Amino acid sequence: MRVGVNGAAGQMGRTVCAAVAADPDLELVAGVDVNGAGAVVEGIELAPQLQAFAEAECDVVVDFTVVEAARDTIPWLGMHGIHAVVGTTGFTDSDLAIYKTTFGPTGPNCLIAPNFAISAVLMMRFAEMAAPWFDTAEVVELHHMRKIDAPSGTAVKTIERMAEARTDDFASDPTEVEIYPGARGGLGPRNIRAHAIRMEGMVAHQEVILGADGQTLTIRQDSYDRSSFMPGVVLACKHIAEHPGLTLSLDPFLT
Ligand SMILES: NC(=O)C1=CN([C@@H]2O[C@H](COP(=O)(O)OP(=O)(O)OC[C@H]3O[C@@H](n4cnc5c(N)ncnc54)[C@H](OP(=O)(O)O)[C@@H]3O)[C@@H](O)[C@H]2O)C=CC1
Ligand SMILES: O=C(O)C1=N[C@H](C(=O)O)C[C@H](O)C1
Repeated sequence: MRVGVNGAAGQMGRTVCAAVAADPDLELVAGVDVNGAGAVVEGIELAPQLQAFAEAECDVVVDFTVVEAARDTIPWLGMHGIHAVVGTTGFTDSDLAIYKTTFGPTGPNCLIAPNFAISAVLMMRFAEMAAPWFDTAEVVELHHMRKIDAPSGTAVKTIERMAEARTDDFASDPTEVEIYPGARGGLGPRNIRAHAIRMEGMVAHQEVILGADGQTLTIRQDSYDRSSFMPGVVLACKHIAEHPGLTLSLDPFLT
């Protein structure tokens, strides 16, 4: 597979370039970054425009940028017959509805996964399994200081999956009072609250805490290094052609 990377000068983009370059079955052929043009990453001179992906005849482009940029990139890739593997977070339901029509059964294909780490994929599965069995649930996500979106894409996806696994809401107390506004976190579906912590020294971490009478369950996942996401990204690049249309998590790639 001929692979291009969008956001190639970023923290994730550089790590992806190195992982692709190191894999004998993948070939890094293009890198694009809005302000990084001219920089050389893994022997590739970065370009400022998406057109570089078409010129390099990419089979797949990996996108780790910002959601405003990815909103332009994803349809562009679809129109140019290039598979998309997207790690960027922050998409709305209406974005995803549009991509469902862009990426149909005849290809190219698109994967948008909020987290490529196997520990996070399993954490989401376990949280979904546990959700019907407890009375209360909250999600705490902890990230590095440069993270823009809150709560994280992983937290949003986890909460959506937990909410879908239940037939009723988790318990809540309508009489509670916030002394500091926001102290109780953001309110997601089925009364699941999300708490976003931004902390020097951290990379990407999440706890799902569930409670019932006399017991709690804590499911915790930690990415200590961006290398944790690379096996998932490489796997997705190799197998994206086998997953028609739009896929919204790495789960189907792991079976
Ligand atoms: N799915 C997953 O497993 C993971 C997802 N993420 C997500 O990936 C995204 C990127 O994270 P991270 O690498 O830490 O962020 P960075 O800010 O380090 O990297 C983003 C890069 O994209 C560049 N960029 C911005 N706009 C454009 C554009 N229009 N075209 C091309 N490049 C552009 C930025 O340039 P400049 O800085 O000059 O603006 C920057 O170099 C975030 O949404 C994050 O949530 C992160 C880790 C794992
Ligand atoms: O910005 C990050 O760093 C991360 N973003 C993703 C998210 O929003 O969930 C995945 C991981 O948490 C790292």
